Amino acid sequence: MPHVTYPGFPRIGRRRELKRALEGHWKGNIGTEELLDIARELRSRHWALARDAGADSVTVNDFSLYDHVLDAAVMVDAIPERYRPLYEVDPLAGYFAMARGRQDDHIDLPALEMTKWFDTNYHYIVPEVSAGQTFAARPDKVVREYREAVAAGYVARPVLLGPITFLCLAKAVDGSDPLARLDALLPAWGGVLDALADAGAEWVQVDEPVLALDLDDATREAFRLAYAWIATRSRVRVLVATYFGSLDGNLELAMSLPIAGLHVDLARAPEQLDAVLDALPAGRVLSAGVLDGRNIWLSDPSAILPRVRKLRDRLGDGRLWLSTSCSLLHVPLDAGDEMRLPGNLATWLSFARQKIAELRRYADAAQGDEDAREALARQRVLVAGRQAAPGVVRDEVRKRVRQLTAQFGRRRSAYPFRAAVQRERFGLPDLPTTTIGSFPQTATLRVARAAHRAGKLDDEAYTAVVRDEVRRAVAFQEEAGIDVLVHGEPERNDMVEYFGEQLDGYAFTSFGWVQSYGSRCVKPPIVYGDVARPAPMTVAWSAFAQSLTKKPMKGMLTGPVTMLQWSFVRDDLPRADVCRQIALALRDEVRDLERAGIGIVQIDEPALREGLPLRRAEWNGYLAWAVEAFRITAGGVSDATQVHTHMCYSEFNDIIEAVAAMDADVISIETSRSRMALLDAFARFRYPNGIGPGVYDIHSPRVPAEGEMASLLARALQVLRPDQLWVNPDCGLKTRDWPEVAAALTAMVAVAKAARQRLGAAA
Ligand SMILES: Nc1nc2c(c(=O)[nH]1)N[C@@H](CNc1ccc(C(=O)N[C@@H](CCC(=O)N[C@@H](CCC(=O)N[C@@H](CCC(=O)O)C(=O)O)C(=O)O)C(=O)O)cc1)CN2
Ligand code: MET
Ligand SMILES: [Zn+2]
Repeated sequence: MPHVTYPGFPRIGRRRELKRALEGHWKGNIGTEELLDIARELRSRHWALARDAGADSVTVNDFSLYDHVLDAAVMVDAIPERYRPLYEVDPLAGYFAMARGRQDDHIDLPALEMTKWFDTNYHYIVPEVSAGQTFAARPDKVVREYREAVAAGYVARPVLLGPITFLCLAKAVDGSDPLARLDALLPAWGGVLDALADAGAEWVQVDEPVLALDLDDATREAFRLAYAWIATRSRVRVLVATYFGSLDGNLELAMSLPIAGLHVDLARAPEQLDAVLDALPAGRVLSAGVLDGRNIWLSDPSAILPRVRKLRDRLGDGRLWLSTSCSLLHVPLDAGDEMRLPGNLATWLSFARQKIAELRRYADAAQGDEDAREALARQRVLVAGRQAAPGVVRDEVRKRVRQLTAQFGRRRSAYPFRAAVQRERFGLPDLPTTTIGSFPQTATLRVARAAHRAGKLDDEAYTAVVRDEVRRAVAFQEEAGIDVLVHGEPERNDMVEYFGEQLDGYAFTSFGWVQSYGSRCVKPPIVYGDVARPAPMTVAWSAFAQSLTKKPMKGMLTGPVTMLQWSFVRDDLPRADVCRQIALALRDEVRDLERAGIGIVQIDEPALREGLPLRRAEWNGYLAWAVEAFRITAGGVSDATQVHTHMCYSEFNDIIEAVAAMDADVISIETSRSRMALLDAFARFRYPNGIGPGVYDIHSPRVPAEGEMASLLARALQVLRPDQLWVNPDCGLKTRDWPEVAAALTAMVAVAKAARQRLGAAA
């Protein structure tokens, strides 16, 4: 029978136990031992869950206390010097300092940079290397976890982030080429493999997702070198795992590596099945990622079973592993927990646990097991039934999308004219200050929302709590002297889920948590049907907030591409079409805000860059419909209405033209952790419209010094026109606490005022 396994498992816990333990630990309420106990308990529970669902082997070292890329850096001792003193005395404190920064009486350490993991909503900590970088094996974590699994009776496979992907993701602080450090890195790697071999590991999974990207010759050569080196000296069997796309031009390279097994993604790239089977060297194991690790739909046996049969016919049982396309990190744990979904939706879903059970079913059915075959026959009927279910296809929504014309995406006048009209209307100073939307989500607020949801707090009482938060945010901003205000988003659990809850065609889960970074999780809503807006979603809150102040109040919406990217999207309609449906619903909201007197509307698109296909050949197709969707959303308002957008974690160099084509009047972007490096693209391109490069890293609890913000602003002023520059934080403030926010924003306003004065004096 084919071997059933998976490339990695969610780690946050069924009820986000890891999140609570981490946050308790950071607050000082949970000691190191207790935190490590909880982590161990979670690993053991998750292995049991995978085994009970039908996995023949489990993964080890996919667990992490914060991030698996940071773990990979620590594993080879790539710990930047500034964290080392702390790391030597207290490894856990040093680890968290790299992840989140640390500020106390003795230490003031910013966090390492954080960025998106390929095209997912997961964020990793960017490893730092330099030309003189040395490495050493620190195998203790992976070996300890391997021994844990073996002691508990599992067939366990350690997972390591591959050396080439590690170096490709790393950033050289001195501008050198990280790949040039490969020779130095490999001996440390060898040390880890030796330690695993000594501990008894047979297979080691080495993740090389960059094999799904376009690679240059140097990187391909590095692959050959690294795996030849590993093959000559390791005593373990190496399974190289690729995922998030097709091997495409790297197929030959992957096949030529001297490894014992290869994992391929057959969910995103089912078309590579034949090519992979034809090219697979004799004797090599194929781990076939037949089920989608990135989405939550129960698979269609009419599509999957023939593939499984073909795989088995060609490879026999001994060389075939059945797996999900990628780590299950990107889906929630158990659809069986969902009791409140509409209609038959719950029966259409497959989360981590169900995916493994599905794999078992396919393996058993391919083997001829009657029960499994019958179960798959029932599954086929279930999946086919989706099309006819209520709300899945709505004629009026389809018609509206069909009738879209270029006119929908056009503002009335070009930017320079709009800018003049808006300058007149708002009379803002140079370097206007603003924030990105959310203010701290206080414990009171979250407890009230939980009680409201549970039916223990009525609408009126809940609304009163939220109104108080809006009042507090507005009062603070006036006091601090901020120029363009926000209402603070206290009514939102999350910027995507909140809208998903109000739009038709969307459903939301009760426990469908997915890790975004560290202890932070999201509950992506599910687009299962055609999307429409039954009623205004934000107008009442924005209008209430505007009634509290004479300063302009910025309306706040999540854009169509981000709504798509951060949801689980139906698999029976092209993404571009789903995106257009969402754009039309949001366009109506923008116009309603304008009608209610809101003069500035921000349409957040933090996920626009993330949605960019991994292969360049597909970029233009994506960017065309993504930009169009934004423009449809923004295009219905007058010249005097100022449209903002916001993006974070984005590498803009490659897509600056598309960003400009969005034609937002103002864009705010995340730049502070990279010390404004992201501005290069805007400067080189002579980006014409308003731009607010973040001067305050909100992902760390650390309060930036005035001097730091002033120096970031000065750098921005070197490359941008003063009349186009805005002053704002990197992103929303919902993850922060009020005291930090108050201190940081007060300092930010002071920095802007000082810079304004200097500009005035220079003029
Ligand atoms: N979808 C999405 N993706 C994103 C971002 C984003 O904001 N949203 N931002 C970027 C960074 N990623 C982030 C992801 C999550 C969070 C975040 O703060 N998440 C919250 C959860 C948000 C949420 O849904 N909150 C709910 C549920 C809160 C909750 O846990 N309630 C308790 C009860 C109250 C309590 O005891 O606190 C419970 O249900 O048990 C609410 O406020 O209603 C968290 O992990 O803490 C921040 C940034 C990129 N990707
Ligand atoms: N308006 C949103 C906020 O401030 C934008 C966040 S982008 C991840 O939270
Ligand atoms: Zn943001």
